[in-house]
Amino acid sequence: MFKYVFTKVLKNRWLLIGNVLILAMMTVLQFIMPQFTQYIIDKVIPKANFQELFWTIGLMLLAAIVLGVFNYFSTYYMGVMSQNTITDLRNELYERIIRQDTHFFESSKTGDIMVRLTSDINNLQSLISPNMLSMIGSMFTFIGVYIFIFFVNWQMALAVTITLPLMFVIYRVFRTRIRQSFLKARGAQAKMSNQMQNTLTQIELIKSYTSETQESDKFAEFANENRDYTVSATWNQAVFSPLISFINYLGTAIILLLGAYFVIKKQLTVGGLVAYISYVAMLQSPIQSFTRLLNQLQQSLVSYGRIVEISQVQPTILNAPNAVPFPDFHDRISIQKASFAYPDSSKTKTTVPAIKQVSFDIPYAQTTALVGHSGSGKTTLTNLLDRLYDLDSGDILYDGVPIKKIELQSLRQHIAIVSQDVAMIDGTVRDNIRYGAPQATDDRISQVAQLADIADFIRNLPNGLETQVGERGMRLSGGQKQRIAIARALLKDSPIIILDEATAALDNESEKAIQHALDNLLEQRTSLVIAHRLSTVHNADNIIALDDGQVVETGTHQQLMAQHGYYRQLYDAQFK
Ligand SMILES: Nc1ncnc2c1ncn2[C@@H]1O[C@H](COP(=O)(O)OP(=O)(O)OP(=O)(O)O)[C@@H](O)[C@H]1O
Repeated sequence: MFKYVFTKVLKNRWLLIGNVLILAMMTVLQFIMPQFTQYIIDKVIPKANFQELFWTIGLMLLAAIVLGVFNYFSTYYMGVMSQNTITDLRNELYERIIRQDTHFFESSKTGDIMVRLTSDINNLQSLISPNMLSMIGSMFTFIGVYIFIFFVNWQMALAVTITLPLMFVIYRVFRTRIRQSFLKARGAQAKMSNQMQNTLTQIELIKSYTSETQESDKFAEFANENRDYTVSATWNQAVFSPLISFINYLGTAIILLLGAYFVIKKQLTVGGLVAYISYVAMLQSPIQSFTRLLNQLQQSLVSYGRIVEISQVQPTILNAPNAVPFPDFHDRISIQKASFAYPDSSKTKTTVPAIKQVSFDIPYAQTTALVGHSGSGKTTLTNLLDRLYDLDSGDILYDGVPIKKIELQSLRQHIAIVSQDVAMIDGTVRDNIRYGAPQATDDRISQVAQLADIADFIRNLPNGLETQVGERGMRLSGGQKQRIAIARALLKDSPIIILDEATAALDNESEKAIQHALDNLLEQRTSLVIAHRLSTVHNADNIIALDDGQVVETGTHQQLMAQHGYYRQLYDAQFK
């Protein structure tokens, strides 16, 4: 079960072996400490030998220093090992997640993936933390001390044994309750922060629909839930501590009663009794540790399961074993009887095909336009061209090479997409423009910014290319974002361009301004342009009209207008 974690731990095996050795020595030293007390009381005090007293105390202090040094090494190096292991695990999990198929992200909740990467991994971390090692160490102490006190006085050891299960049960019951209450409180905290996040991102919606009270009530509900669970945990803690103290006093009382009897009967020395009490006290912390260990194991098993669950999801969109680089493109992209239905994440209903038996060509160095009603499958087709999804049937050929035979990275490097929702990364304007070409010089960036008609805008920004955009930076308008996306695509310099409503967010003036730049961009390239505004596809070499996932018409603007069919209807609906 923990094989995966332990293979990681074994990478640091020398640290681990060193730690275990140190731990064993610490256990022995801890075991010896009460012997000094016994020796002083029984041997040194009766003889009134001060020299021996100083020597014994000196030795005891020396042992304490050695114990402290061991403790330092064990805590520090175990901490190093635990951090190495966890960092490896975290990086590996991130790497696996980022390489998953698009469908994986559409069917998982962002929050859930985040929790697996953070809290779940942290839970595993406590399994290999310095605490855990010392917990295991105290198990050794427990067994050793227990055998020893039986050996010294079995009657007293038996009396101690009566209180141990009681203590174990109390620890187990209360710790479980406390943990569960805290877990539920944490769940409520997560809901609170979700609600807070929603409020911050949807504040305009909330204000315009005057739903402040409704949202405040929701927040208060989660806050109250958090309070109730935390209060419940506090109650359990308040009862737990006095109970444990009482059991301890009970144990000490029994030992004192029996011990005094044996001392009076001369079957035990006073030093022996004092040492005995110290040994019995040493049993208490392993019981605590043991219950903690059990809880920790439970939690770690749950987290481990959740981590393994995602790490076992295999992406299906991968390089074929005999994949070839993208061909030296000069002829056409050919879509042949392509059909595709989005996978249904709930797997309860059959999925409706978004693309049905679609066939058409996108010739080299020409502009092909894709038009159709909303939901007719235009974006889906572009996702298939970039292999974000694989076709259910049919094929897409790039100069005759089937899409699945082309190396994935090479395919995507040859296609630049400017999509409807422009994604901005958290960084500067420069970072955003050169996202696909990190080596690009500022000169080159200025060139593409000029072509995308965003150069003046950037020049007037307070820090020019250095201006922060994205979540923590300044807000850009839809049109500005799109022009940055166009600059980004220009810099990528791919032979194939897909423009998905690239000009939708631009006003007429800006649209005209960048039309020239777009024309430049498209001239030497093969392009597929999706546009709702039919004025932008007038000049396309060929227009494909899609309806309900099927090609219903193809031809130039003039030809399709003359047909008085689907395209004409779309056109008239816009311009009449
Ligand atoms: N990720 C998805 N999962 C499931 N179904 C989807 C997904 N994306 C789109 N669809 C569905 O597939 C169909 C085609 O959607 P698509 O986004 O390709 O249309 P579109 O023509 O680009 O629309 P628009 O012009 O409004 O952007 C729609 O019925 C839509 O509901």
